Amino acid sequence: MDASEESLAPAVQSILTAAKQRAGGTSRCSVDATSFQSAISATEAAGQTPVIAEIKPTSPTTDGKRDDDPVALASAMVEGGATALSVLTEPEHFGGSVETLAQIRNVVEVPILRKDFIVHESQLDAVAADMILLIARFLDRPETDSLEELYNVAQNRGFQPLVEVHTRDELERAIEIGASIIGVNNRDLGRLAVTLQTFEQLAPHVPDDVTLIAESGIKTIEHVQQMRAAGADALLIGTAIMHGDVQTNTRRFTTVTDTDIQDTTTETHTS
Ligand SMILES: O=C(O)c1ccccc1NCC(=O)[C@H](O)[C@H](O)COP(=O)(O)O
Repeated sequence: MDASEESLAPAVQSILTAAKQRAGGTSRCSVDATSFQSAISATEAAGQTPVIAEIKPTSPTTDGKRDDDPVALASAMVEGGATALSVLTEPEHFGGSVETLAQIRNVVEVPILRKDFIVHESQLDAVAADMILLIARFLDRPETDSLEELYNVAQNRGFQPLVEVHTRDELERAIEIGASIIGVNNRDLGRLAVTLQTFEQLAPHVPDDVTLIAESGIKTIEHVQQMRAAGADALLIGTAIMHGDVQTNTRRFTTVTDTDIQDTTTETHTS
């Protein structure tokens, strides 16, 4: 463990340690990606709210595990109007797999984000995905690649990298390397606490030409309205969609309108 990892929650330390050791694929992977920005434009043109619905069988902050067929869940989310899907491929802490992502990508047409803790270029070879997550906090550390190099390599291979940030410093790093898709994670990976204020505080510092995503802690229609009012081009929603009927849950969020913001109060919770 390096000194900076001491500030991480034990579950996150364990995720990062596993990520550093995880092998990549056996042959070089490059992709012909479905455009995320075009998918957002199509959703907006249809008068709907762009939602990245997440297939998240379990997580360190979730009780139990959802075992139903992830391909069926993915299709139901698309039926519910999802603009894109986020598929957890981390096996040990989130119950995901790269095989599942490949199966889902074969049957749906929306862009697929590979949600994982990618810290080495070789891990890009594990599976083709339209988008990959690069978490600023986990890169430029001992035993991990540089954010800038990994971003450039991923782009050159055809992936659309989503650079995830949680602090102003991480945001500045993402802007410096020219990231065109940035996600602000409302979940602090140090304490695992969630507050939607994180997005509200960072969004004004994001250039207009960046596609901006609000991630984590979005559970209600009011939260969607709050994040849209603060500048989110799209919302990444996992837990609130995975609990119950995923098609109905997705539909509830994709049909939110930006008007009538009823509750802009912020809340802090761990979940
Ligand atoms: O969700 C967790 O418990 C978690 C724990 C440790 C590291 C990352 C974690 N989540 C990753 C995510 O970014 C979320 O899955 C995603 O943003 C969706 O969040 P939510 O809608 O709150 O499930």
